[in-house]
Amino acid sequence: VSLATSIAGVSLSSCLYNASGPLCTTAEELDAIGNSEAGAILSKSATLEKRAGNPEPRYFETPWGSINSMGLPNEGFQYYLDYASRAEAFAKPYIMSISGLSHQDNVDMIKALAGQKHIAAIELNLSCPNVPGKPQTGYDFEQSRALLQRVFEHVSLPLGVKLPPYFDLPHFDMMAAVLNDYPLAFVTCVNSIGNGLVIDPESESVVIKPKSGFGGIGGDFIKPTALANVRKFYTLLNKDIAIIGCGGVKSGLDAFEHILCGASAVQIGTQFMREGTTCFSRIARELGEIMQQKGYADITSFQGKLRSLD
Ligand SMILES: C=Cc1c(C(=O)O)[nH]c(=O)[nH]c1=O
Repeated sequence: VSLATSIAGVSLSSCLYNASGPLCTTAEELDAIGNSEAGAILSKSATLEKRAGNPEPRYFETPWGSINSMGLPNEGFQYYLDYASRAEAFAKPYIMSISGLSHQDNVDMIKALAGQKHIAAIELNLSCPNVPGKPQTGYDFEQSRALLQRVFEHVSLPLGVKLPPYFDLPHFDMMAAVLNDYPLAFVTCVNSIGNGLVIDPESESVVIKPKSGFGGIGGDFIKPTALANVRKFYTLLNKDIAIIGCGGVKSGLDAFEHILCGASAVQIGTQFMREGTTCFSRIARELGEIMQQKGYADITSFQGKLRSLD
């Protein structure tokens, strides 16, 4: 069986790779992904300038997932641009995530990426829930349109967007109406569910310091929401916009479910943070075994073929 897939002409040896965020902030962390069975290397969302992020503790795991309010800590745009030539050593695409603090910052970063031959694609983050005072662009349809309008005046590399999870059906239609107006290579569904709260009943306290303990939720907690977002956008978006699944993937079966809902590739975040790079080879092996048992030779044999009950 083959787990290979291609997104906007970018070929991935495996449809499984890391979600932006966990363990992809430093060159050493990015190298570890390059040396793993991940099908691509995706960097931590970059801002123009280096950021320390929010005070710690800012990440916490429970048996059912994670909560984080990292606050966009990253080495700064130039660092991830410079890393691109180092990524060449790994026979897999290097994708840069950007999350500018303003539309202008996003446009400036995208202009600087023009013609960069070692960067396979850009993942524009519309959904960071943890920059105090900054609403998530993805929940403001006019702002999303305004930003994409400016982005597509300057972008030359394949570009996709990282979306927040949506919960109200009209919101899917409203966001799809925006996204279908632009030549996006992909959309990644979903980012963490923003502003959840995990508490410790023993100490009667929150578990992370920033934002009075509020943070983005990932892991098992969010898989049904992630699958719904993958499925909905798969049915609503132009077929040349690939859907990348993200949320609650910790096994081959979880990855299989995302692909069945319509995902062309699957990102792993919380489980990667927990397990390290072995998660890519383990989940790929498990997915391959499931495909073998079901008689599917490749991803496209079952991609999007979720049955309804009517
Ligand atoms: C880029 C910032 C993000 C962060 C963060 O750096 O706090 N956490 C998330 O769960 N999602 C994000 O998109």
